[in-house]
Amino acid sequence: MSEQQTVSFEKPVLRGALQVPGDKSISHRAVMLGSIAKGKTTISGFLDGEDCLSTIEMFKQLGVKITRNGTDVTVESPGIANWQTPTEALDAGNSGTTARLMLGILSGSSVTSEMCGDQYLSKRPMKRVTDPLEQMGADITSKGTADYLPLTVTGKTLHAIDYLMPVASAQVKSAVLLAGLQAQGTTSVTEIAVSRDHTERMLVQFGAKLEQQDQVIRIEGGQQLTGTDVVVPGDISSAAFFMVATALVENSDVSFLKVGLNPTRTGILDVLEAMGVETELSDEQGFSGERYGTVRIKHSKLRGTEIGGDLIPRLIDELPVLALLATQADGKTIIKDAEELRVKETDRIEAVATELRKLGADIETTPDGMIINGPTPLTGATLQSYGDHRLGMMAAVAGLITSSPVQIDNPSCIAISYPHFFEDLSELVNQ
Ligand SMILES: O=C(O)C1=C[C@@H](OP(=O)(O)O)[C@@H](O)[C@H](O)C1
Ligand SMILES: C=C(OP(=O)(O)O)C(=O)O
Repeated sequence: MSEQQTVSFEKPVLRGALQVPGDKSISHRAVMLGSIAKGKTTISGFLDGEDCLSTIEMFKQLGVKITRNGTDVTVESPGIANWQTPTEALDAGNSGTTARLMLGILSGSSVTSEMCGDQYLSKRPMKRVTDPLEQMGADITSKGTADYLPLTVTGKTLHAIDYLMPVASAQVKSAVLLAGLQAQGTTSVTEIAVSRDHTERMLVQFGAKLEQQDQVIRIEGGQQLTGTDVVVPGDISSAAFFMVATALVENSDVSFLKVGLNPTRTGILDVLEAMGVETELSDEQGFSGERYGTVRIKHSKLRGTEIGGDLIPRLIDELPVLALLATQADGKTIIKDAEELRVKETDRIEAVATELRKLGADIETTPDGMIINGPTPLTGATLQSYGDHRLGMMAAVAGLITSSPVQIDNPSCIAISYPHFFEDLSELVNQ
């Protein structure tokens, strides 16, 4: 792909049906739990995005046999107790999920390994996971600043802790639970707000026992996982870009097939409804402990809304594109309690506001969110991706409603979570 991408369609309309690629969070976890387990795990619908490929590469270096044929993956593992010490640093690339969950897993393993990441990941905080892991007895050292990659983990015998999470983060929760799986005693994690629960659901699929009560999750250490079959539903965070595009563009009507409907991830549907978007759910089914179904979205007249509180962890990655949607809504949209956006691939509060203002949006930043006044007509401009896939896709969706073309600088990062994004966009627009 070139280093600049133009988004320009003559009177676009989005119609038809789309099956978005596999869920990124579930794809990572399927490879991780399949590698911790002894035996064979098959994964279908795996996301072949760069982040999940980084996870696969790490486990290959640890001696796990992993074969991939497109979106079908087979993991054959000797079990975590028999992993081999890698000869080179494990590279998490751009993926925060890979880095943070792996720190938890490696802490209780029997190997020593260094972990690094790309220029963006190397600036993202790791102390939120190394703190509780060190309380469990983990040995994590750094040559530079303790809060950042690269870090070296020397596997140790861990002991259980009761951990009250200071942030609503599924990555922190999962790192502690996965370390707890290997620790002596029963580890508990208490959440301040419910974050995505794919780790908990998948641990049960792999044969682990977990207790859950209100916002407390308990896991007993020393449980053995057994390989299983995982079917990965479509990623609602990827579908979100085309859901918003459909809502924005006149006469559009798109059905999203087999999209994940785990209630800890469906905050976007609640917000679309609150903003006046026609949404319809059908064909709901369950597999591997996860729910999925068809979501139909139609272009609608939009009104501003407030997005905050417990809703934030249920749509954290959708906020950049929801901010774009809000520029076309009648009245004020307030996004609050979303300070976590500042520690993603880039500071998504500043980046979203800076880029949308280039198009003519009326948007103000706050320490924990944004205030957007709409509707404002948008004109074309050259937008930066900041190496952040979600910013790149937000820019592309904006290009559907601007009066002149949008150019995206450095669009290749979109392959981190959505490798065929532009093909799917062209297909939907040309139906
Ligand atoms: O656990 C996961 O798979 C993820 C958790 C979220 O991050 P935090 O745990 O930092 O909120 C989310 O932003 C990320 O895209 C994926
Ligand atoms: C924040 C994201 O992912 P990660 O933390 O895994 O890099 C994302 O996909 O938007």
